Amino acid sequence: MEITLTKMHGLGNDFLLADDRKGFVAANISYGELAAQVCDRHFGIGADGLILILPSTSCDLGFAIWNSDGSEAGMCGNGIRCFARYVYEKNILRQKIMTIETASGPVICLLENDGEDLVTGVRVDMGPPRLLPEEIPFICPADKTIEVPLKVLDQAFQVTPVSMGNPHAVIFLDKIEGIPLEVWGPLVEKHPAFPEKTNVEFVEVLSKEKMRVRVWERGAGVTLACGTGACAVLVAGVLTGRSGRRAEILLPGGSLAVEWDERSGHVYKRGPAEWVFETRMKIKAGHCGFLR
Ligand SMILES: N[C@@H](CCC[C@H](N)C(=O)O)C(=O)O
Repeated sequence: MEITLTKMHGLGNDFLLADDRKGFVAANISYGELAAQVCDRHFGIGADGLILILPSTSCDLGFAIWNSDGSEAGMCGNGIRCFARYVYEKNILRQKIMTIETASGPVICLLENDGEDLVTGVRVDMGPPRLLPEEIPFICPADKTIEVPLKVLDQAFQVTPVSMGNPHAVIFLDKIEGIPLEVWGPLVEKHPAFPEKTNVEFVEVLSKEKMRVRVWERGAGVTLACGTGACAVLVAGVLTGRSGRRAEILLPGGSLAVEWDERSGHVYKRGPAEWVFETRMKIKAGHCGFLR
């Protein structure tokens, strides 16, 4: 079977997108197996995740995101901007405001463009953060849900768990340069307090309006940016009194503008979505040695 895959990225958080509105891909291979095959950086094309364009009965279109290890996630903040640009510029959905159904509920994308055809940025209404332990999910070992003590190796972290449709563990540190991200990241990701695992953000506060972040993503490892992670960081920054309701979140791949609107309770995020290339690839179902 041969399928068309389009590579895009948001701040270097890269994705392969496939249009499966007709169900041809799903009829031939599971999305998890496909994700693990095509996202592999040595034996496949290489990406942090696979995004599917799907039909929807409740929104304009449906969106699904699978991590590079073959696991499914509820939502992807950078991926949804790529999705919006893809469907607009490929004439699948010629609307500047679109509602997208995700596994974690509907989100609204507002496209900014150069007057006609090219999308120059996407603003996303990410909805409200989910903060109850059972919504994240998080097994809270303490009597508070903000800056919860979590022991990892010899580190006593203070973790603020936030769900933006997927789980995040936000950890504020004095400095994030030189931290052993590849050691701490997977240990927090798989900590028993997070029964569905978690994405992890290590954050250095530069001012009330600027925070620097390094990310370890569930199912993908170190990435150059995480959109839902940037939103979770802002929410945790507000909850802990470290940040205002609007901030620039600096990630290794670039920056995102994030706002937690007091009136609606919704989080808004703005950032770019870029094309890389498109290809056709032969897929062999059942031949995937990478699924973990
Ligand atoms: N990169 C994404 C998040 C992708 C899913 C995540 N790894 C998970 O498993 O929840 C983003 O930009 O939000």
